[in-house]
Amino acid sequence: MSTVRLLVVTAVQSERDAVARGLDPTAPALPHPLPGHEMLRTTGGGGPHPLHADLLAAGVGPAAAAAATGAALTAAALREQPYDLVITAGIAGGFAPVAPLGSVVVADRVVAADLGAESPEGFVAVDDLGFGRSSHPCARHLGAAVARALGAVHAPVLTVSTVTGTAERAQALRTRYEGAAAEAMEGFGVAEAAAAHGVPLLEIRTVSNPVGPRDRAAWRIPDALSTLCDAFGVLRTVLDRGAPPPYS
Ligand SMILES: O=C(O)c1cccc(C(=O)CC[C@H]2O[C@@H](n3cnc4c(=O)[nH]cnc43)[C@H](O)[C@@H]2O)c1
Repeated sequence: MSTVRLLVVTAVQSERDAVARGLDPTAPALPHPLPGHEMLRTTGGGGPHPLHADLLAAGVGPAAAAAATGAALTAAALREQPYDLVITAGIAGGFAPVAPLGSVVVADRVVAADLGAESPEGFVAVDDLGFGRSSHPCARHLGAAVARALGAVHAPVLTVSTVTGTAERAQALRTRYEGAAAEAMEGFGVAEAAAAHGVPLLEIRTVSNPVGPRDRAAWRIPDALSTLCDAFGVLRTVLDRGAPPPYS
């Protein structure tokens, strides 16, 4: 029997608490120390692979997400109990018609959609400028299995530092990243930290609003949080019944 060590990074506490309820509705998630951050741990038996899940509300945006994820991964490495999987999770904007309100998206890759330079010819991604990278792949086999179990869209998820608020920008992103399903604000930051530690990555998002003209009345945040909770219940079953780590 091998323990599965999971790190789930959300932006805010309401997302983290939805994940905790989904992973184990019966056991309370308890504080687990991480300097500078508030992290909870939920441990569960039940299946063939006991689960230790650390749940981190890292703050909004890629920088906060990268800093907190890096801290958690380093602390685990120093304890000689590295994570088997990092999941960036939460609510997101969905690109119509790929990901309508209420849908679940499992990323096949995580793309930094506004990291680069503007030019008269258009946007130039940071890797095309000759620095670093602008996308990370997600764990392919596990991602496909989770998407199948969830009936989710399995497609790229964009990371942005500014929430899209116009039809023009939504269309520009659709054109630049064909097939993109959703945008959120943390995935690429989490992915950079996970890649630095060589830990496989998933991104799971539930759609709370359409990507497009800003319309606060159209957000369905409680529904998206409830869907996020259900999605982590399904994820738990996939991890319990599937092959043990290492994940690919
Ligand atoms: O003020 C607005 O117009 C607005 C519209 C949508 C979302 C926000 C947020 O502040 C939420 C940011 C938070 O939630 C994730 N999220 C949810 N929807 C989106 C989106 O359409 N684009 C980008 N991020 C979104 C994000 O990961 C943050 O954690 C404000």
